[in-house]
Amino acid sequence: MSAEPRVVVHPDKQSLADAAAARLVTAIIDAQTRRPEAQLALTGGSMGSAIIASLAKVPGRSAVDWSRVRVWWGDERYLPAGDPDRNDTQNDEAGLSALGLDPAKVHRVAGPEVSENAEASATAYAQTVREHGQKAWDVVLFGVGPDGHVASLFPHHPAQRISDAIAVAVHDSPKPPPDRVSLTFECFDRSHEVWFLVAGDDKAEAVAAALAPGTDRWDVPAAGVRGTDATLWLVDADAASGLGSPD
Ligand SMILES: O=C(O)[C@H](O)[C@@H](O)[C@H](O)[C@H](O)COP(=O)(O)O
Repeated sequence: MSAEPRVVVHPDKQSLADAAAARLVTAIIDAQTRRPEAQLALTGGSMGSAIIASLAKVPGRSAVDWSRVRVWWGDERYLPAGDPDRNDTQNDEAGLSALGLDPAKVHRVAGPEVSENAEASATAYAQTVREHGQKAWDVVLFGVGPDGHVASLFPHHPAQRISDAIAVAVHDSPKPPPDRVSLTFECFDRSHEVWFLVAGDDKAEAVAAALAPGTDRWDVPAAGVRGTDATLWLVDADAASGLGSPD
């Protein structure tokens, strides 16, 4: 069962990041009343870091037991640890490391200094998910590209079609760098809540396409992921400009 998408429009990118961060604090607190650990999958891109920077300012964040939050990445660039172009490096710089997480519960995708190739890195990450990911993500965060990609699942890219796998190596990514590791649609489908964080008029077409009835995820990957409990499109006014007015 998947939850119908719900759109929440915010005035601008900063209010989107701030409101989404407050919403995330509440979601984590709620998840921790249901399970020992909250399972959170982060995203790269500007919104992925913007929400983390805002998290550090949420007054209620101290109500979260951060030692019981397990953090993953929906995708990662296949680059050495600490590389400035890695999603986790950018998220760290945005404030992730200051939240009080247990480093042993922050699962970073292995880079070339550890795994011989992206395939081996994807296999290792999938194994870690099996060991510690429980059965479902409480919240998966996605940025959305102008082409409608999410994580490192791009339009018409064969990586979309990998099934029976939790993570996949992605090569020839249209968004640099070319080599990445991404969780799969099959893995993302095990999410209680899926949140798309989208700002900017350059995303308006992708947002409208992803929300249009009948859009195939092969063409617009963002159309292909829904949470079992909630599917939220948290957007700013510019990114929503391609949507009709709410009836
Ligand atoms: O590794 C990546 O590049 C990201 O995971 C990617 O999926 C990103 O979230 C989108 O490209 C949106 O990025 P922006 O929010 O910066 O537009």
